[in-house]
Amino acid sequence: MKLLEGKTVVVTGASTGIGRAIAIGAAQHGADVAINFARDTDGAAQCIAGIEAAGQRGLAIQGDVADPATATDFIAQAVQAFGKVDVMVSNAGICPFHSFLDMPVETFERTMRVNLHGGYYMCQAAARQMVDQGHGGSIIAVSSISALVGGEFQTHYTPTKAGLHSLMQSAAIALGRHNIRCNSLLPGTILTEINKDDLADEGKRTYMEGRVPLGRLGVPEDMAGPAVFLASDLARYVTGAALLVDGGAFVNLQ
Ligand SMILES: NC(=O)C1=CN([C@@H]2O[C@H](COP(=O)(O)OP(=O)(O)OC[C@H]3O[C@@H](n4cnc5c(N)ncnc54)[C@H](O)[C@@H]3O)[C@@H](O)[C@H]2O)C=CC1
Ligand SMILES: C[C@H](O)[C@@H]1OC(=O)[C@H](O)[C@@H]1O
Repeated sequence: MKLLEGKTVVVTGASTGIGRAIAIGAAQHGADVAINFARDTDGAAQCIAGIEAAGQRGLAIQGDVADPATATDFIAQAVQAFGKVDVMVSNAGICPFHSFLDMPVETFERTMRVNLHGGYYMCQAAARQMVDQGHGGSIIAVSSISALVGGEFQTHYTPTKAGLHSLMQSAAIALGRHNIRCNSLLPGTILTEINKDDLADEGKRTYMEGRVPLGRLGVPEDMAGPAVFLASDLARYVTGAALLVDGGAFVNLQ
């Protein structure tokens, strides 16, 4: 059964990783998909090829999510191509691992601007479009298990992920009257570019794997089903919620 037939889905940061898997997963469920990407034109083209292989229309728009103008441009171009926006997946993010006491101001501020400010602008631009359309919608912020727990080298990053979930909670209230649902997706440790260097340390990778009751780290495709669910009418009464998709890592104290 296809869950997103006739819908237009927009995904940020979709040239790689989780964003790309969600974009292609949405297309496999019948959606046309517009993607935002930062610089990786080859990756964006591969994502569009995946969308088209699923028999759907794809559109790639380049832009830095930290710039508010990127959000309005992205939504305008998606509407021009597909006529409407039904689902926003705000996924773009960075995690430049760094210790706390000597965190460079630029690293802290860039992480805030990309992850939290960028998510805010994108979700707001999509919400404005959905309100104008008048038939509801679904907004999904890719937050993280890191919204719930800390990381020694992620003091600049984890607050952005907690902030995104908080944004979804407040936006769920602000937009409920428009039947626009707002939820966050909380991935655990998923093997992507963002943590390639960190997990190149064999000891760290083995430790992280050992924390997961399901016995393996995640792959980007593990995020597609949960995102499609939140995007779809199956989740029509789900708003302000957080969906943790971590193989059970969070509950594994001992
Ligand atoms: N991989 C993991 O273990 C986890 C990842 N996440 C989140 O998932 C999201 C996707 O990350 P991954 O797929 O893992 O890594 P990734 O590095 O493959 O994907 C991040 C994407 O965001 C894009 N991006 C970065 N800065 C951007 C900007 N200024 N404007 C537009 N696009 C930009 C990148 O080009 C890339 O395509 C991120 O928000 C990340 O924080 C959350 C929990 C766990
Ligand atoms: C980049 C990290 O490996 C990844 O990001 C998250 O949000 C997860 O909690 C992991 O720490």
